Amino acid sequence: MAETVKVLVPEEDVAKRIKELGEQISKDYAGKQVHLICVLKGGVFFMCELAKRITVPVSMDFMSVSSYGDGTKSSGVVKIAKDLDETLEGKDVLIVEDIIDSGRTLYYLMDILAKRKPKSMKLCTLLDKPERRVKDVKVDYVGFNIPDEFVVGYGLDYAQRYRNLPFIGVVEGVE
Ligand SMILES: O=P(O)(O)OC[C@H]1O[C@H](OP(=O)(O)OP(=O)(O)O)[C@H](O)[C@@H]1O
Ligand code: HPA
Ligand SMILES: [Mg+2]
Repeated sequence: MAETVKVLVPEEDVAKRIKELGEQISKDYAGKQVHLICVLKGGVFFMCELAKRITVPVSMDFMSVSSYGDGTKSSGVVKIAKDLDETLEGKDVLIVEDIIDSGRTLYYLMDILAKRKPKSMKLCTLLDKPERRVKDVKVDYVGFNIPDEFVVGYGLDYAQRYRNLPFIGVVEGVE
């Protein structure tokens, strides 16, 4: 069977939900500056769209953590491939992720970042797959809860492809 992508969350629904999240975050951080941390590579599309919908002052930094390699299963080994440029001390940090799946990546990452003494630290994810959780992670903002399927698009890849799809999809026809 040829590899195809079935739409799970259409582009319009993603855009609408990101706008709502931006409004909620703007209310919750009223009078503050929010320091967005993008978890590369997957978080980059969501972070750009979310940042445009936040009306309080925003600063941004980027880091890259990898545990999936090119497959569909987490190796359980989380590596920092690129660290943040700036310190977190005294900042109101909001980590922006594409997906929380097993929870391993964020469990590990939040533990490291908490040691850098942010004033506050919250987590915002576009997608959450609660059924797959292995490590307990507190998620403050969720775009969509999704079923246990391997998804692509809006930053999410399968073997590094499909990140650029403007919707969330499920790849069919792969083993
Ligand atoms: O909850 P988990 O099971 O840990 O999975 C979630 C993480 O896995 C993916 O990243 P990946 O390591 O594939 O790197 P990428 O963002 O560069 O694709 C995704 O972007 C999350 O960061
Ligand atoms: O469902 C997924 N798709 C792509 N990358 C991922 N990383 C964790 N879960 C997923
Ligand atoms: Mg990935």
